[in-house]
Amino acid sequence: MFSARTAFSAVQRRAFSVSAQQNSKVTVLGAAGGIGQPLSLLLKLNKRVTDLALYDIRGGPGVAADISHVNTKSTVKGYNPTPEGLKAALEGSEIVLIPAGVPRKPGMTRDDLFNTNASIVRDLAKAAAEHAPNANILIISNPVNSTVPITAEVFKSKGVYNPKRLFGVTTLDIVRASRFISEVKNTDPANEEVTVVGGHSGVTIVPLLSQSNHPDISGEVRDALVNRIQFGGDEVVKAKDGAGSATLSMAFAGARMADSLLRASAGEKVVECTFVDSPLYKDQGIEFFSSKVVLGPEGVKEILPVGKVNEYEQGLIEACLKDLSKNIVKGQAFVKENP
Ligand SMILES: NC(=O)C1=CN([C@@H]2O[C@H](COP(=O)(O)OP(=O)(O)OC[C@H]3O[C@@H](n4cnc5c(N)ncnc54)[C@H](O)[C@@H]3O)[C@@H](O)[C@H]2O)C=CC1
Ligand SMILES: O=C([O-])CC(=O)C(=O)O
Repeated sequence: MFSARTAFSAVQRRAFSVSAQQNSKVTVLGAAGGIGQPLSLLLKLNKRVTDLALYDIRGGPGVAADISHVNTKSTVKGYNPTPEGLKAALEGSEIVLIPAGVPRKPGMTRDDLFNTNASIVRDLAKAAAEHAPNANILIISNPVNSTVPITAEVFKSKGVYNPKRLFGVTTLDIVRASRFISEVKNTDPANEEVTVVGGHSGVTIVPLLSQSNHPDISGEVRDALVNRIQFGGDEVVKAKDGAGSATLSMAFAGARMADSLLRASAGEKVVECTFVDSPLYKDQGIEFFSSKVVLGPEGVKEILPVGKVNEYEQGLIEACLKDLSKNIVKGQAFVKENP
């Protein structure tokens, strides 16, 4: 029987080395940044990607020239930071990854990035809605809890919103949870899967350890592990000491999410946790939520329920929903006030 666990370990086994015949243009907006560069490199190694389009407000053509020398079959093109360049980067794209925007410095929350990143994402979403309305749009720029609703509002305003094709990339939370639980249990992370639901910041990140291979984790060990998964991003921000946030692990996570969508588009059944327009908590006014999602050629094929949780996790979900609701409404209001 198919399970998320099978899908996750399959992703790790295949590690972007599939020999499928698939023609897919993939675009990275923000390609010259800390995430954009290693993400673009990993996409160059993915045999399902045939055309890689790299766009940034500075440095896109340089990064593209560099990566284009890697001897894999795909073509790589860098685009100038002009409306024409952005249009050409987007046209015909199957997947658009957006890591454009500023990262955190120590002492900042992801929400502190809103003032700068909201308009960057809004403007790139406008271009994507015009030139790649049918692409899968993968939002990496923070705060994801708000930038995804921003993108949805922009697509709605252009009359091209398809909720099945918009994804907030929360894969790094899944990657971290698998790694951190393996450190606690001294196991191989390739065999560890932890479902992480909710959103992508602090208490909105809700790991469901009761659904992992180690439902017995409890007490202080559980509290410390949950806290580390929720605040893993802060660990990196602190260690980088003013030079930004996670870039390399994020590139790995973003490349995995793109690969999952490409495999799904070729007919494989793949499950990833991702932040999508979701019915799960709509009755409480929460329009977007990350949970396990079955991916397909149409993008979102099926949103799986959160499943059985214990009392402790129910408390985490309640705390998550409170913050998440504010973050979502803030993003939606931004587009209404600043179209
Ligand atoms: N979803 C997630 O799990 C994660 C999200 N992030 C977020 O990703 C974003 C990027 O982080 P980094 O790559 O470290 O930052 P960075 O500053 O190194 O790179 C950002 C890039 O975006 C470009 N850019 C800015 N405005 C643009 C525009 N209008 N069009 C095209 N490109 C534009 C910049 O020129 C720069 O090259 C941040 O908002 C960060 O918080 C970071 C880690 C994990
Ligand atoms: O912590 C940050 O600001 C970047 C991020 O989203 C993460 O690493 O999860």
